[in-house]
Amino acid sequence: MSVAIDEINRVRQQARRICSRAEVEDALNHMAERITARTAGRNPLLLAVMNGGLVPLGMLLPRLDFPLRVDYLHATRYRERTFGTDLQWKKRPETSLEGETVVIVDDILDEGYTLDAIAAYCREQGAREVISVVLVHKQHDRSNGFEADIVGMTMPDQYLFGYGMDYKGYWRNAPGIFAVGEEHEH
Ligand SMILES: O=P(O)(O)OC[C@H]1O[C@H](OP(=O)(O)OP(=O)(O)O)[C@H](O)[C@@H]1O
Ligand code: HPA
Repeated sequence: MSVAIDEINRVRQQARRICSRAEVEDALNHMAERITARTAGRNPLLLAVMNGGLVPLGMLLPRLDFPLRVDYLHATRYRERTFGTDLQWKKRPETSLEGETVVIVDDILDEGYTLDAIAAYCREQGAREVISVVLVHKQHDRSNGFEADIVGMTMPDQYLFGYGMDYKGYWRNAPGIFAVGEEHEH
């Protein structure tokens, strides 16, 4: 899908900032403390859920000062749209998950289907323990009931971008967490 760059600029200008960089950094500090408490000494394997999980995982890594390994997977439901459909697996992790303490890291838990399916896959592959970590958990009544083990922040039901979360593939790099204006939600 090609998106007009004017629209992308307009979305950024009209968006409302929900969280500053400092607030996100604070949430990341707390998340790192909880990941450390739960997995230090267990030689965990951290899995970034691409593309959105790239940013939170990258920001968490220097906060985790113990032996761990990193791999990634790509599973996607939104694919540059603002609503989710079927989950497509684009890349499975290369590392064997057998017997591993696996920590799945993503930017957002919205309706829950993505992380639910990834956690189930990790268990099927023989992971000893699966811990799910998200920067943002969005609150609404469309959830499938999946709960992440470690959540940075809860947010209202608006389409968000920044810190890994995208609007049509853009603004994963935004310096804070922003809600798009209603006119851009769909
Ligand atoms: O809880 P859910 O409703 O299932 O949605 C959450 C997922 O949606 C986004 O991924 P997306 O499909 O947009 O892929 P991307 O990370 O490549 O943008 C996000 O990064 C999560 O992985
Ligand atoms: N923003 C960006 N990506 C997403 C969202 C969102 O609000 N929900 C699910 N994937």
